[in-house]
Amino acid sequence: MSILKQPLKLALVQLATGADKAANLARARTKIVEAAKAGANVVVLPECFNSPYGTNFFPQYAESLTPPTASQSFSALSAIAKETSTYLIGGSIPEVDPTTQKLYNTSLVFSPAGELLATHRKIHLFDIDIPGKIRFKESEVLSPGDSMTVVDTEYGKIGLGICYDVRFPELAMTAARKGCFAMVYPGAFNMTTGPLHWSLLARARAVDNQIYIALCSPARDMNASYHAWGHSMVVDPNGEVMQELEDSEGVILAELSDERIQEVRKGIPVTTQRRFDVYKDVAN
Ligand SMILES: NC(=O)CCC(=O)C(=O)O
Repeated sequence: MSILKQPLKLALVQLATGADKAANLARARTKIVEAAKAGANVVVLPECFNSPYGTNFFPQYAESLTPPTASQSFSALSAIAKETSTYLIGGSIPEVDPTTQKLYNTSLVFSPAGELLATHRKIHLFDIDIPGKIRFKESEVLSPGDSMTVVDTEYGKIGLGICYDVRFPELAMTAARKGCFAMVYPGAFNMTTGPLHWSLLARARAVDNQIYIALCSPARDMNASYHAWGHSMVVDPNGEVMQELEDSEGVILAELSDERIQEVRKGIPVTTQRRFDVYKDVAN
């Protein structure tokens, strides 16, 4: 059964971000225009593209998505999507709920007409502690989202996660079972877990579900407090890396097609061989 209605060009923008929010937004626009000129239909930005990545920065950079104090980044992304006639998966931004004052790590998705299609609040917060390597506790300031996000487009359905969400196979599996042709994760792994797990997780989610997987990181900035791994990549439904960047700013494009999904699913038909009668807990 076809799940990708027509071929599409997916672009990932591995953005060099800094402390100046207006400059980050302007730089994002330049790169999205570049991607659109290269033929991109869907463009992805990195996690926390409008602010430095760090719990001390989130409260200061957080924006409300609720009128009348609608966010600067919301307006900018909507305008860029419209200007470039692209679906724009706007990485993520620190969001504040003005009613509860709770903070979230939130992705906004816009249509080519500039309309908001979806918001995804990071579900699994990045709380890790590897002695001598890295300690990071998003939960010190952020609250988790509590719903999964599937975006309906003219091409088909795209599932959305943010960074650490990629470690939870249930999310991608559920999205694939809802008919998504791809999972897209704006993300910012680091110099410890990046080399270990970034590519492995992307390829695993692809092979598990025989869908496309895209991970989009900020460029690495060794002057920042958090050193992003970079290596934005698109992986095909067979787990093969189609495009990958190194650590510097750049844009990659990959052509996605239903033919490739069907070819992989026909060759190794795990999508029809599942034994939910045996693992009933998962089926439920
Ligand atoms: N921003 C994040 O969620 C980072 C996740 C990460 O680095 C990991 O290893 O997982």
